[in-house]
Amino acid sequence: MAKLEELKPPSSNSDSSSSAELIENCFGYLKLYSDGTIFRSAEIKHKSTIQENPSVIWNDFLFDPLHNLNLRIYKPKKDPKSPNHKQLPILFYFHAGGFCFGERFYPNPHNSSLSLCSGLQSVVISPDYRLAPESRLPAAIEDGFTAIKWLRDSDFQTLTWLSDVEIDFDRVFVFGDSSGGNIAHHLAVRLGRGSPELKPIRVRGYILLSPFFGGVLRTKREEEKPYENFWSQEIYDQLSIPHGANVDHPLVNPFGASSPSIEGLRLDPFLVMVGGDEVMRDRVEDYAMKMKASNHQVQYVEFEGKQHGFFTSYSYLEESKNLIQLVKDFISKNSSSII
Ligand SMILES: C=C1C[C@]23C[C@H]1CC[C@H]2[C@@]12CC[C@H](O)[C@@](C)(C(=O)O1)[C@H]2[C@@H]3C(=O)O
Repeated sequence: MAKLEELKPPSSNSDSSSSAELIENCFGYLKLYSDGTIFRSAEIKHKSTIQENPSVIWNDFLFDPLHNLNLRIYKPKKDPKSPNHKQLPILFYFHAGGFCFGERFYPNPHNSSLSLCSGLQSVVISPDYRLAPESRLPAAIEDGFTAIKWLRDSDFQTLTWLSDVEIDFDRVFVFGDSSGGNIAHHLAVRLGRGSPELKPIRVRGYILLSPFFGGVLRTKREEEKPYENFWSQEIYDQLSIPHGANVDHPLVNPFGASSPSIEGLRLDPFLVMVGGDEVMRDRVEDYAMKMKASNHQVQYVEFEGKQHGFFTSYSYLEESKNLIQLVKDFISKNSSSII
């Protein structure tokens, strides 16, 4: 039985909570009661451990005082023996967790950020975002946007912690894993190519790893429901989409009947990746094909035999080098443009 961590105390003590009905139960990891009480299991946090990376330094910053949200910035440690004056790109990293779980300091997101920072020789910014069911969509997407605007508006002369690294604000990339991949898609669409509202920073590409999308019409894979990590579309239905909506909501299904057309938009390039054994493989492939068919620049890569979460769980191992190399190539290919 999972040990439960109380997030929000019941409105009155045992009376209301004992009579409160369990409305939703997400695999025991998250329980929602009729009186609004939410229990989250602390167990999910400890599924893996932090892998120290001596070549990276990190620090936390408050980026949204209104919602009390922090982000973690990672920078490669300078090697005094081989001083490198190259300007570093910036990679935003939006963590996974089905919109309901996760914070920047959980072992998997933290390990992934460390690996991306050292492997890419890039500054990595990993923002928290509001979670459902306390804050349903579009809260997470709004928070992603706020984090990017925080970078735009930051005075880096005064952000002394970063003053020892040369940052290339002209080379900003957005990486999102699972629910974070959904956030990355919506940021890309909202900002458009070259994102003039972000000047002087320039986002040049979006990297979506197993982006968490849905749709009323299930894919073959989803119907077959092969055994995998517990994620499924039901988590959207139960916990994170706006009340009264279904999984064809535009924030869940970018190609649903009521989703605004993506055709004709000018978007920055995408790298879309998925594990070959993921329940969401078909949906992600379909997304990539539809994006291409709408004339967007999309590179689609499948990692044979891999399941959901394959990168975050093993980001520090040799086998993740391929993924990091693909991201590296995508960054160098898209580091400049005629616009
Ligand atoms: C500690 C973690 C590890 C998380 C994020 C956060 C809370 C939820 C976890 C999962 C659990 C289910 C999937 O494996 C996963 C890929 C996912 O989508 O959420 C995991 C994700 C990760 O590996 O980055």
